[in-house]
Amino acid sequence: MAIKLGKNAYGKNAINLSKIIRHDDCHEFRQISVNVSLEGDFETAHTFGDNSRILPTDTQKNTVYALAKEYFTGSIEEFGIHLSKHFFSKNPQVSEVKIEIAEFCWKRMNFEGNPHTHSFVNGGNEKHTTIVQQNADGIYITSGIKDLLILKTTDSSFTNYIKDEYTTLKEADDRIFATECEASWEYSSDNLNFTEQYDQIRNLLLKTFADHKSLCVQQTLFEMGEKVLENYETVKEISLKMPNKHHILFNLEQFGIPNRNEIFIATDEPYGYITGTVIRD
Ligand SMILES: O=c1[nH]c(=O)c2[nH]c(=O)[nH]c2[nH]1
Repeated sequence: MAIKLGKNAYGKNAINLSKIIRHDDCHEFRQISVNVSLEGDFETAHTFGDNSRILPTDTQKNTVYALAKEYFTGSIEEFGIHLSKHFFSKNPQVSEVKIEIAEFCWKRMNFEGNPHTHSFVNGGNEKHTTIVQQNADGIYITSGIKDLLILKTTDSSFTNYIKDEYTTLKEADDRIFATECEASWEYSSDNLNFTEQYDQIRNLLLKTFADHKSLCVQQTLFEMGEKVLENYETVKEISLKMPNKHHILFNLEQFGIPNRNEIFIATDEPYGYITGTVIRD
């Protein structure tokens, strides 16, 4: 039986990079984590230990820091495209480059309406993400959000589901809806105002979540995706992951205290996990 190498890739993960952009009157601060991954003609490295086609992952890491000085000035998508083109054009042995970037959320401090020139506060776990993939067919950009913790206190219900001998869940016509949303959408072009697109799509996702009269997480997930596709021709498809961060009504009746949908116990695990991709027909 012949044995051979299957699909493979190599690169450097978690290249943590921070940058101060120094203007005369204020500073900007950016923090990103970059993964570089290369696919290509690396069979002999695996089968013979022949490293003659290997661009070391250490060099990949150094390249990210070196190019950040001049080319990480705008969106993570533009920086990702620049990195991808660099590795692709300089390495004929590489058939596909994948650059993944996650940007942390630093917000400028603001005192009585005055933005501080050089101090920032962490805006929570939320991250703006992008994946830039380049091969002989072209360059593909998929951007998104992860670790976006969102919650609404009403306009969410869950009723009329299957009931069998193991059902204990009570129907809820007014429940808390909380999720740590992850969304990623594929752009149809590599030449867009990515910062503007991201800000607008993020806002539309939040507004749809907030305004939707939810009959289940599945319905809200679809509505959020549908709204993005309806409003942004630049988006080919969108995938969402929406874990259900349960807040369960606490039984105060056992103490003779009425619970009018006010006191809950937040549970981490187990959690419902709802995922879906919304596409154009
Ligand atoms: O929105 C929901 N979808 C489900 O599929 C589900 N299952 C469950 O127990 N609670 C919920 N909520």
